[in-house]
Amino acid sequence: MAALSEYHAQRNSLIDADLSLRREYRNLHSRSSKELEADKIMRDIRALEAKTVWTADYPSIPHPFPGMEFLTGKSIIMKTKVFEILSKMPKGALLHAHLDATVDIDFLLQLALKQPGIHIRLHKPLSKSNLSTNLPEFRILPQEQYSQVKSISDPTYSLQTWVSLVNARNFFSQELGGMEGFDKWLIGTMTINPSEAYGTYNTLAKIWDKFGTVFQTSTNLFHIEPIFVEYVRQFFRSMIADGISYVEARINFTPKLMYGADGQLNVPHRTWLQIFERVMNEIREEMKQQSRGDDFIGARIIYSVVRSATPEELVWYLEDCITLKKEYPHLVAGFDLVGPENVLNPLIYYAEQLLRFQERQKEESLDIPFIFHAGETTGDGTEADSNLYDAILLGTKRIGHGYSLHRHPKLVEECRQKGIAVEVCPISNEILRLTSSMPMHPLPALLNYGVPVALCSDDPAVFGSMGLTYDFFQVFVASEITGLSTLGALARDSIEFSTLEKAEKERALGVFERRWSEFVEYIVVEYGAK
Ligand SMILES: O=c1[nH]cnc2c1ncn2[C@@H]1O[C@H](CO)[C@@H](O)[C@H]1O
Repeated sequence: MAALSEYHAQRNSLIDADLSLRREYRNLHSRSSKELEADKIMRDIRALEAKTVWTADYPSIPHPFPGMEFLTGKSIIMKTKVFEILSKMPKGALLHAHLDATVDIDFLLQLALKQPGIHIRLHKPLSKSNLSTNLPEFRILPQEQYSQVKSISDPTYSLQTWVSLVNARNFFSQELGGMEGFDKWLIGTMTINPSEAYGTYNTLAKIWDKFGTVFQTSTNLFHIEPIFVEYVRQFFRSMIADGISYVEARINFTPKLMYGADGQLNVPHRTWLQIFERVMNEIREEMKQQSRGDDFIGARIIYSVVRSATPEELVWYLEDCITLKKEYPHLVAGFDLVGPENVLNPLIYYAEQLLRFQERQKEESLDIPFIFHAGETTGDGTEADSNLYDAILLGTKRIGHGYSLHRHPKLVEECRQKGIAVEVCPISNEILRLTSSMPMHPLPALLNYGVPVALCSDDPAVFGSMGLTYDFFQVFVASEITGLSTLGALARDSIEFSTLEKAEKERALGVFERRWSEFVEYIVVEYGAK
């Protein structure tokens, strides 16, 4: 028996030693007793809901489990107390989101319908069977070109003819569902649904085919100045409503111009930045009026280009980025290349231009950090995976996704030592089929090996995962170890590893700590033993 008790003692000490290195417990000493109490409450609710909410069969969701496929499980997630509580959590900063995929598609459609001049056309005849793959094209036309054609679904519709969006909707065939069917069709072309992610396009390569068409379709609505203005406003408002207090949004600058309200393609990048800044200031003012000035620290832009550009084209964009940085130093936070890493050009393809960009910054006394997408892949040793080497060698400030990073011991060490944070996008990774569910996601490996991590939503409009609550939810329910303190650590990292200047960062962290204490207090008061 002495041997067994000895064994238990050794076992306990091994578990303690292991846990103490895990992110959840690393700062155990600095957690308040209130936070420990709130943490216990959250764990109890999670355990209870795992046995109740997540074991019940639902008519259309036969085998639910915590951390399951988001698009299938979303309706259950929204019923949980854990979700309700996390929706009140202060989230810190949102460091990885593609601006053109951040506002509810329903809202975007409402904006488009209110805007005179927006037209739609088709390149193939519409039928019940091809609704989901028949992609519409949108354009704002100059007034003299407004169309009198009434319907795009009528058999007499002549392909490629513009129809005003309002007419196309009002006269949408009853057989295809009338106005409701019209909205459903358009929303379907700009989002991913469960049968697409988990059926038709159930691999990373296949889902990118669908994902690509989503951007192809929505881009034409997004790149219209009067819509862009209201889109940016809604982006800020909805992020703030979810407890996000600062954002670094990736804007894809690949198109050199967007359309103006006059239907001309004449709005340059400079104006995009001016709009972003103006709306940001208006939102700041709006928040101050509501005595919530601290809830919105501000926003910056990560200048992004699609990685299909030729090296010569990239040079143009890099110079454009430098020009904009000089004029709006406080707005331009960094530079990135976007698009499918498995399909388009790897970083090494642009090494010469990217190194030259660093030289140019020295010449101009500027600092535009790289904040590269890298390793958004399940591949091991592929080009997308090898982007991690180049991202780190080129001095990336953070890594977007870094999904394959945990397999590279040297790179994990580099990230830890150099303080390179990883922007982890759990729901995006699952819907884009890198992982089949959250319990299989490598996030805990990164966190527990000491890599800083900021949780991010990537393309919430496409995934229907607005804000950050859904991503925090998926992380929280996918592990027995992860508790409130890990969630807090992720939120703090998002501020700590942002590009905010020292003083702004301190303010943001100070505000966060105040909001975090209020959140902890709320959990204890609302859900603690009464
Ligand atoms: O998860 C992602 N990885 C890489 N590129 C992405 C991801 N999500 C969106 N984009 C890219 O960003 C641009 C729109 O701003 C699109 O080119 C889209 O492909």
